[in-house]
Amino acid sequence: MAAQIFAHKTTALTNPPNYALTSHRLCRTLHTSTKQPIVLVACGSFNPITYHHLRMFEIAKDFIQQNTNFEILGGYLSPVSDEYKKAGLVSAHHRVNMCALATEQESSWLMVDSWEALQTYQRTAAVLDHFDYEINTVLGGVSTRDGERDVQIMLLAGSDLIGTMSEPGVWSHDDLDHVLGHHGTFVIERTGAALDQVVDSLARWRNNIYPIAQQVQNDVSSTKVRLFFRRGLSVQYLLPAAVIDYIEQNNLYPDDGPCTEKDRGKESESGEVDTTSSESGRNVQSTLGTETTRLSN
Ligand SMILES: Nc1ncnc2c1ncn2[C@@H]1O[C@H](COP(=O)(O)OP(=O)(O)OP(=O)(O)O)[C@@H](O)[C@H]1O
Ligand SMILES: O=C(O)c1ccc[n+]([C@@H]2O[C@H](COP(=O)([O-])O)[C@@H](O)[C@H]2O)c1
Repeated sequence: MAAQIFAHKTTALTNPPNYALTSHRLCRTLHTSTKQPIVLVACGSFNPITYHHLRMFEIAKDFIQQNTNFEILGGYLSPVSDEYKKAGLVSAHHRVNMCALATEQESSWLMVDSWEALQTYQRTAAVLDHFDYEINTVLGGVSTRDGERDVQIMLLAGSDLIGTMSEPGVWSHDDLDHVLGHHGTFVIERTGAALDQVVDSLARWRNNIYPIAQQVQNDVSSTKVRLFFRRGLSVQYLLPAAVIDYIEQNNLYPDDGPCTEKDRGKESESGEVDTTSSESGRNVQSTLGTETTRLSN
């Protein structure tokens, strides 16, 4: 099937060939008619997906149920396109497969969407509009006892990602206005990116930004997981077993063998891991040798 192009909201959206939204776990009926229906979308590399990526949705779900008038109809992971060209990014096809294994085996309500992954780079504003189009225009929104209603598409992100919204030159002002003003976001606290600071600098959209403090601090990152694979260290319990098997079968993050001082310099240059000191850093004793490697986010 040829790529489809259709105009919508902020941008013209293009579907990859044979694309269809995964919706088998999307709730199509609103249980409480007084609540505002929402779908959560997490954008990122997922290189690879970790348990904490899944846990972000559970943290948000608890917060939403206890503090808001929203009703969650579904949650999606949207891996970024290969064109994002971040250091060490394995192919989108593999990152989508890993997210699918993780969501299918570990969750009863999360799904992965390949629209963003399997085409040219798409800004987050366009990704959220794509979900809006698929869920509200193609599927017709959600059924309520008073008829169909539109679903609000909301971004779920860590405070490091939302922090980049205040950095000059990273996001366009129009996109920020669209993502934060129109869609809205839940922000999960991440070690090293203080929630207060992140939200204060986006004060004009404060009403649509929901900061969520972590009750259990967890600073796992995909970078650390990749480094562990490359050093031949155990990654058990940091990510689902099925994802670990998939990575090993496809040799996605090859073991470099014992690491020398020279190699550690190269890792730092490639952006794969920051080996400099930081407040959030931790000393990890390598089981491959006697060296102590300092890891940070
Ligand atoms: N430990 C964590 N705490 C809070 N948010 C997190 C955490 N890990 C990932 N996230 C969030 O998950 C989303 C997707 O993250 P991403 O795939 O970039 O993972 P990452 O661990 O930051 O990756 P990398 O280490 O490759 O930069 C982002 O919004 C990010 O902020
Ligand atoms: O839309 C934008 O302008 C924009 C600017 C910066 C980052 N993003 C998105 O934020 C995500 C960052 O992922 P990562 O792995 O680099 O933390 C990824 O999905 C990017 O497409 C999006």
